[in-house]
Amino acid sequence: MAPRKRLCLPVLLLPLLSLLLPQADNRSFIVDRINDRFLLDGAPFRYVSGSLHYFRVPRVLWADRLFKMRMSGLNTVQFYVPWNYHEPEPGVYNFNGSRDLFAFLKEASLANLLVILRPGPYICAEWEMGGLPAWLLQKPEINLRTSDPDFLAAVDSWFTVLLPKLYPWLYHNGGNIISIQVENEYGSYRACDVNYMKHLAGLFRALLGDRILLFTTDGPEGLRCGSLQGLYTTVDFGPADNMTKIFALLRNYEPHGPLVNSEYYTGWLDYWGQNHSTRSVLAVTRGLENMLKLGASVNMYMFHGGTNFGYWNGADEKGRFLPITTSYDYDAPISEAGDLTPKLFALRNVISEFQEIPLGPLPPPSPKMMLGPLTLHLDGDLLAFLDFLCPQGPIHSILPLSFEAVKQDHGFMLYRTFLPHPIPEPTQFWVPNNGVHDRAYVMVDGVFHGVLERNMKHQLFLTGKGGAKLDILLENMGRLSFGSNSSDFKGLLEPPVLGQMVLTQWLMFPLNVDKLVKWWFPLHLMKSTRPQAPSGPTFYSTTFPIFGEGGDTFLFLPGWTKGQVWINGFNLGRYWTKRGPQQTLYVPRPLLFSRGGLNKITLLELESVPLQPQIQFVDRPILNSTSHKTFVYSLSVETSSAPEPMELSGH
Ligand SMILES: CCCC/N=C1\SC[C@@H]2[C@H](O)[C@H](O)[C@@H](O)CN12
Repeated sequence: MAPRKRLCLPVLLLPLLSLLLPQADNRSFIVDRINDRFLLDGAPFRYVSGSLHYFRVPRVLWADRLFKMRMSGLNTVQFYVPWNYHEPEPGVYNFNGSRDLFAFLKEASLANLLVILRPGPYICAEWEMGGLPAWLLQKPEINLRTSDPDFLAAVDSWFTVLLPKLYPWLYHNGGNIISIQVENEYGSYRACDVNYMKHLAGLFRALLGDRILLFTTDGPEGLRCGSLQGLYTTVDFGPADNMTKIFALLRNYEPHGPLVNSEYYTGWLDYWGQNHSTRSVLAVTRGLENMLKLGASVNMYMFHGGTNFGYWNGADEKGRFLPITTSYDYDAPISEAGDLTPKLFALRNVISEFQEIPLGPLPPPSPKMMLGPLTLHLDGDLLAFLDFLCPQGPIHSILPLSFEAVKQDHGFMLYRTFLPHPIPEPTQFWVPNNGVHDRAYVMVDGVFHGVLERNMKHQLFLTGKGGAKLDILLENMGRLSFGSNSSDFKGLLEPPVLGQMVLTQWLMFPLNVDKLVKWWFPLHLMKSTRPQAPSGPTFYSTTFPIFGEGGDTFLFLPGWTKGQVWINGFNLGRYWTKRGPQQTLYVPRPLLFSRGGLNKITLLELESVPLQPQIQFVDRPILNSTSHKTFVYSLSVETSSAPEPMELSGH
């Protein structure tokens, strides 16, 4: 038998040492229903929290944003976990790079922020399909956000992966997560399926244990269906709402325990084609002060909004389909570019009346860069790159297939058929049942004939020779994230009609535009000899050096119409200059090569380009300009301060 090891002294001291350190078993975050408050490690605690979505901020900027939140006086950060961001295909998981949720939890901990986590499965958030993965719709009859067995099977599979990974991060286990939300404003959803909510609550308890505080959040009108016995009920409302009335309503569900507003709106979201939303500093600060006076715990939604990069924006349905803009600035206390706003300083002053805030200087705005104008060269029309965009070739079907049917989640798909006979006279072309989801760019033998748009533009008049190629580039503008009573399928959902003829025999080309653009290989060397399309879906690009350190900047596309932008292969998001109100796209400095490094910008313009295909980088955002105004900056390059924009009519 091996000789017994003599225990050296330090090991004998461990029990004593363990009394000195905050141990998992001494850590607790609970509801004190006697004194209507939270207790953190047994001491009264009120959270003053802010929402920041890691999925809307490049990872390299997380620490900066979280530090600014802490210095603003917040003690907690609240964020969602978008299921579709982490499970791109069934059973395939991605927690890497800017999707490394656990690195974000670590950054929050380093910033001395506690965490309120909202993993859904549905999160709304103006995010594509409210965070639900589009591949769920490959079962077209699936009944989302209900106890539909197909939906629950996918939810169980996802949460069985995610929730155990969160277990060590729970506050009482030594982590920083103090509470976890179940679903999201379920009371606002048509289903009101209590078995679904009970299933989720049971799953969360089974995988997270019985100590973590689980809660629900609903607007005042949603509390009945959104709340559930055993889950702490919270509410959301903004500065214009009647706090007294809403908190009184909340007391019907939580007679005791702290009052909680889980989403106090500091601003609001923007839709393409609608006016930019703002909320006044006075109203927002007054509302916060009134809640803090009541002893309520509050989360400000958003404290930093960030950006809907790529194709990640969601959409609402308010009479018509309304896609969310690329900017999620939200008129939040920390701007999209990470700068502190007057609203932040005002809120910080309010918070300082109720609890200690960190002392020390607040960071100045980040350096901003102006550059340009830069002239882009024509790489070629999109059709010229079809073989590269869809190397696997088309899918053939008598009737057009949806994006979901061909497993294309985002972006673009080309639908092709051939004119069955000559169309010498302009002939009506349309898609029944508003079946364009969401925008269709129509070409005949490569010549652009115009656009059809969901709810907005229902017909074109076409001519063409018999056998001519009829190409329809279909753009998915982001799936409904709120207000949808049915699944938001994308693509040509009905066969188009030309005159009296229903068009059949379709070729579907799912397009991987991002893969093509990411090739550093100059696109213009790949274009075919085909005649260049004077308008319609067309690639433009250029390269440009940045001398010196560079800075954050805002891409301004005066005269361009609508499209997608990539910088150094990163999908910056959608632009829609013609519709507004967003006229610039935020370009974080870390995306750019400075000190003489060569950068590449690529545009896929979907409709028409200005006479001079130029773009500029300006030093401030333009988020509130509708299409009838065009701001023209003097053509200065990297000046220290931008001249006042001249407002020109026209365009
Ligand atoms: C009247 C509002 C109903 C929709 N709820 C909204 S719009 C902005 C915010 C975010 O979407 C958030 O994700 C929702 O929980 C609440 N909310």
